[in-house]
Amino acid sequence: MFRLRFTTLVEAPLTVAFDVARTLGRPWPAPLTEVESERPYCDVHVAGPGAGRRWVTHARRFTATPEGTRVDERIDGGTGLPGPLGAVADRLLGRRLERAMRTHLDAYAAAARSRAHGVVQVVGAALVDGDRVLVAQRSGGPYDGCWEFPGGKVDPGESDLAALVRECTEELGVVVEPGDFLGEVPLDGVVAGGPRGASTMRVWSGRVVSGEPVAHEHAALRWVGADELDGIDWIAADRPLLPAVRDLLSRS
Ligand SMILES: Nc1nc2c([nH]c(=O)n2[C@H]2C[C@H](O)[C@@H](COP(=O)(O)OP(=O)(O)OP(=O)(O)O)O2)c(=O)[nH]1
Repeated sequence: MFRLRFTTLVEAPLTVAFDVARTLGRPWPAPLTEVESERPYCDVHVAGPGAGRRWVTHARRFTATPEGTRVDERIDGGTGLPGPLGAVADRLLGRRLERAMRTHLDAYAAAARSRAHGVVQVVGAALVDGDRVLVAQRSGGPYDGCWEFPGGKVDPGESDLAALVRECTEELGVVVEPGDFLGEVPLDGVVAGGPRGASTMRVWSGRVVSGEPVAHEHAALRWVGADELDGIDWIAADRPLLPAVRDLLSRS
C-alpha cells in the first residue's frame, strides 16, 4: 500500500476552502464514493477494491487558523497486487499520485484564494477584562435584540485584524489590541447574500487599550462571566465559539 500526506494553507475562509476543494475534485480519473462529509470541516471518499482490487481512501480535514484554512489530506491506497511485484506497483502508483496532487494543490490554493475575494468575511472580538468578556446587543435588522461579539464586515483589501480594530473603534469608541485567534464559524448568509453558509466570522480575543466602551451602534453592552455565557440570547452562529471563550476566561 502507499500513504500520502499533504498540508496546504489556503488564504480563504473555511467554507470557500471546502467548496472549492469539492468543485475541483481530484487529479485522477477513478470515481470515488463519499462516505463522510461535514461541511465545512471534513470529508472522506473511498474507491474499491473493485474487480482490479485497486483501492484508495482520501480523507480531508479543514481547520481554521489565523492565516486562513489549513487543509490536511491523507491518501491511502494500493494496487491489490500481491508480493514484491505488488509492492513495486504500489510505490509507483503512490509516486504518480503524489506528483499529480502537488500540481493539483497549487492550483487549488490559487483558486480558493481568488474565490475568497468575492465572499463577505466578518470578524468579531471577544474583548476580555479580567474574567469577563464584552457582549453587545444588536439593534434592528434580522438579529434585533440578539447578542454578539463586537465586529463586522471586512472591507475589500483590508486585513482581518485591521477590520477588527476599526470596527471596535466605530462601534464602541475604543482602541483594542487583538490577541489570540479563537475560531471561525459559518454564518447564514443574511448579510453576505448567496447560499446559506457562504460567509464565515473569524473571532479573536482582545483587550481595550484606550477608552471605555460605549454602545454607538448597539442597543446595549454587557461584561459577562463564564457562567453567564450559556444563558445569553446569542446569534445562533456564535454558540460554537463559546467553549473557546470560556477557556479564554479561565486563563485570564
Ligand atoms: N459583529 C458580529 N456579527 C455577527 C456575529 N455573529 C453573527 O452571526 N454575525 C453576523 C451578523 C451580521 O449578519 C454580520 C455582521 O454584519 P454587520 O452588519 O454587523 O457588519 P458591519 O458592522 O460591517 O455592518 P454595516 O457596516 O454593513 O452596517 O455577521 C457576531 O458575533 N458579531
